[in-house]
Amino acid sequence: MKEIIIATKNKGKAKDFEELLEPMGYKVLTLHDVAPHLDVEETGETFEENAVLKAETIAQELQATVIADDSGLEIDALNGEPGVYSARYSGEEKNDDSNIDKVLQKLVQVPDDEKTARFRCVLALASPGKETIIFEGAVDGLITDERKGDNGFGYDPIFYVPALEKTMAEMKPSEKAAVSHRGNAIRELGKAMPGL
Ligand SMILES: O=P(O)(O)OP(=O)(O)OP(=O)(O)OC[C@H]1O[C@@H](n2cnc3c(O)ncnc32)[C@H](O)[C@@H]1O
Ligand SMILES: [Mg+2]
Repeated sequence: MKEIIIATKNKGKAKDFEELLEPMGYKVLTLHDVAPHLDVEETGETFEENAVLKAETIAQELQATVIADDSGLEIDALNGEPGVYSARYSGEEKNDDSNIDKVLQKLVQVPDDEKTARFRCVLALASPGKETIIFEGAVDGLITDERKGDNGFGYDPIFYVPALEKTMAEMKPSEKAAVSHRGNAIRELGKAMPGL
């Protein structure tokens, strides 16, 4: 099996990538496998800047081809928040539970039909000595009043996808892969780079 390095330490993301890439014949390796000591500070102001930063830093360190994912949730009623701050919305530490609490609390007064949102995913494919290539994916949804479902990670329990009538945390991994921002971005990458 071919191996592909995803420059992430997020285990939920890693599972999404396995669901998407294993059927295409790739074994997914993450930073936990190949470089647990490496950390990239996300100083960019956009998903694209942070994805490029993570991919190019790790590709350079490892002298290998890597894919980095920078992603997050944009809520219209909050002017696009949490956006690039999705992982650290409630403070410095990554805490899915307190991040969700903060979103729910900020939306208490907002009518249901105004709780439109989207997940966005930007992938950067970097290789030493080559130009970095960017792919994007998104999925539209609605923020719920309360958590539903136990699958997935991050904001999945409060992100409702009308087409499937489920939150992302109520979806099986294959269902999430079929509709998600990350799935859509990977499919773009697959189209542009067959046999990567
Ligand atoms: O940087 P890496 O190591 O990849 O891991 P991270 O969790 O810090 O990842 P990001 O910087 O891209 O932040 C993305 C955050 O957006 C949220 N997010 C992204 N994709 C998601 C998904 O598929 N489902 C739920 N939440 C998601 C979640 O809170 C993530 O922590
Ligand atoms: Mg991060």
